[in-house]
Amino acid sequence: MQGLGLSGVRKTYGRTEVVRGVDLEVARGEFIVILGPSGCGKSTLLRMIAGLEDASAGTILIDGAEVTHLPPRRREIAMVFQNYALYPHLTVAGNIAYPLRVAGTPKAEQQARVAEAARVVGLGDYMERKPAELSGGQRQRVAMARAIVRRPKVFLFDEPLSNLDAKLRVQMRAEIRDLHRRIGVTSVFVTHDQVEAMTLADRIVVMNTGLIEQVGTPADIYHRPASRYVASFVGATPMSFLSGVVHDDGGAVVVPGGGVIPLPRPLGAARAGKPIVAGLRAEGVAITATGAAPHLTGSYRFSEELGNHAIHHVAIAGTEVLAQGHSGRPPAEGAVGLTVEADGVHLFEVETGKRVG
Ligand SMILES: Nc1ncnc2c1ncn2[C@@H]1O[C@H](COP(=O)(O)OP(=O)(O)OP(=O)(O)O)[C@@H](O)[C@H]1O
Repeated sequence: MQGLGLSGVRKTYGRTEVVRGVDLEVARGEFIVILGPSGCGKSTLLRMIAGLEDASAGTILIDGAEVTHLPPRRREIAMVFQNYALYPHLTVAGNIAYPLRVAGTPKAEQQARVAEAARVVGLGDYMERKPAELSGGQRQRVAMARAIVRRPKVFLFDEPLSNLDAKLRVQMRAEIRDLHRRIGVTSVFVTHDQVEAMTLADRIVVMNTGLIEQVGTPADIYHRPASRYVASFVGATPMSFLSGVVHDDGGAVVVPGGGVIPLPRPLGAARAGKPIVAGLRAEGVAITATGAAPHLTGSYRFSEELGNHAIHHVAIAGTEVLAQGHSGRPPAEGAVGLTVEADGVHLFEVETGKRVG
């Protein structure tokens, strides 16, 4: 059952098209994260779903009903913003009740629904406090309770965690995920933070300059990125890209300096001798063990210590390649060999950046 449907949605400001034709089907109860860098149009898309911006073209459906031209209050959506937008003079209870008061919901029903929403987010003991007397995380929960109280068909989140410190962000991420599991409302969450996307989403929508670049589960996006753009956007450690040429037998990529990157499956004969880009994730690259023959050779630059492992930076023909290794055991200075796991190699077209194979 469809919870949200976008078809051919576009937004033009003057002569600039910032959303350039977006099609997306979201199942009822699904948690979708729209991921992309600043300026890619993700907030504009969210605001069009909310009805805060008019779509220049296309249609928007919520639970199967067209809402493209309805005002926000008739779309049965609730939005949680980055700055929470709480009323400072109202108590927690007053803030949560606000949308019901505006809608003219009877007093008794208001009280019951506010109590229920506050209970769901764990704010029952704070009902008489003002926003200034709450922590950042508690304010975020008030904003979520105020969204829940309306029993919306769709939740929209616009980078709601970006003002919180790192530890609280992790906690609120878990709370949002848990809340979604319990109330199961279709949710669209916008962020530029790939960790947020990977940990929250049922499916991630990666946006690039107003268009969807890929839609997939976090595992799809990580293990089968549709393009170099997507590959460079996800993963805590950036993917390394090496330009090379497909070996005559199609089974490897030869890179400048003579290194050879093994491939999981041979490429067709038509690719032999043609340029290609190989993408390597650090966990699939290791410093070559003493006595073994390396796939690549470069010069060691430095290591980043991450506690449970280290990331070694190695320069190969002017490109930086990252290799994962043991903590506290940096390689010796100078020339260093790298061993590449064929299964972890991604290939991309030079011109378009699209995935090969
Ligand atoms: N009212 C407006 N008038 C003109 N251009 C706008 C307007 N609102 C947004 N834009 C432009 O549209 C593009 C997309 O903006 P949008 O806010 O959707 O990006 P975003 O991906 O959400 O980025 P951020 O994470 O920085 O908010 C940007 O280039 C922005 O400058």
